[in-house]
Amino acid sequence: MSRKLNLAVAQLGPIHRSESRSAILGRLMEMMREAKGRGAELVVFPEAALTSFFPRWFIEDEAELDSYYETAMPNPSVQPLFDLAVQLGIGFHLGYAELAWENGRKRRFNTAVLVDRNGRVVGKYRKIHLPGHADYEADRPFQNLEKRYFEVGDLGFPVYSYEEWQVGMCICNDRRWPEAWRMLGLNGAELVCLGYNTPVTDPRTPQHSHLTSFHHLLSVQAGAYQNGVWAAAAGKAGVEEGWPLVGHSCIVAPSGEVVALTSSVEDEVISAVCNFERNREIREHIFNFEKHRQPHTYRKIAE
Ligand SMILES: CSCC[C@@H](NC(N)=O)C(=O)O
Repeated sequence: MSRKLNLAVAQLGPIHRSESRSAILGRLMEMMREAKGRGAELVVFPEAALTSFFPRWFIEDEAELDSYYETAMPNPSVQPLFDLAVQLGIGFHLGYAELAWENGRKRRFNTAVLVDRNGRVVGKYRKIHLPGHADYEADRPFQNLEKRYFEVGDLGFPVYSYEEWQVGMCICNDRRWPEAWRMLGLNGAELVCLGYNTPVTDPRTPQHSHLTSFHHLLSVQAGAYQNGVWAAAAGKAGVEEGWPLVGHSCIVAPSGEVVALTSSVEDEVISAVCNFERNREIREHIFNFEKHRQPHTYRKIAE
């Protein structure tokens, strides 16, 4: 039996603070058209794909901060992307900053949605591993205020049916954590979609700058292999507001092999035909969870 999905990843080049929402949407729509032109059935966009990566700035004005968030998905400014998806008959994954009113409380999350070919949101994930810090740190050349601007996601690591595929999501820093991948693997994911904004230099560990791309690929390849899943990783890349973000958006097979990789730090679409029979090569053998896991020895991981 052949179970194949034509999958695309749409890497974004930098988004500058002054870029209009309609210009950003136009870039996403152009890449969606290109993905469809390659025959893709699903296209994966990056984390926080609708704005510049604002956690690099300490923003004190609440109204200004709110302007980076979406209060509904879709909403009028993003609707053209949903309409195009329906017109083309292509699904997509989109990361954005979410502002939600829940029980009378304003809540902020770093969120991604999975949208089907009918333009329906069929899955939602709120980022769990938030990197950085909550307070302004004057000695940093740029801030990483995700712990200030977002709450820890409260949806766990759900897996959703996208047509016949079981799809899970994680976001950026999550990809470095084996626990995130294992939860998605245990929950039945066959494909993990993820977006990222990764500075080439972490001001606290500049000695690792030359390893940024290696650590990114190492994490995605290990996560895919150790859980026998396909992985689609879409980055925002290039020099954004003076600070370089890593590229190397990729599609990784359950064997851990990179089957598609971007070669620029600009808007770029890559694609691959993913055979979901390949998941079984891993999950029925080396990482057969039922047969080989020893959860009684893993208690500390969940403490
Ligand atoms: C270099 S500090 C870590 C930056 C983090 N970025 C995001 N967006 O989660 C990441 O893990 O890529």
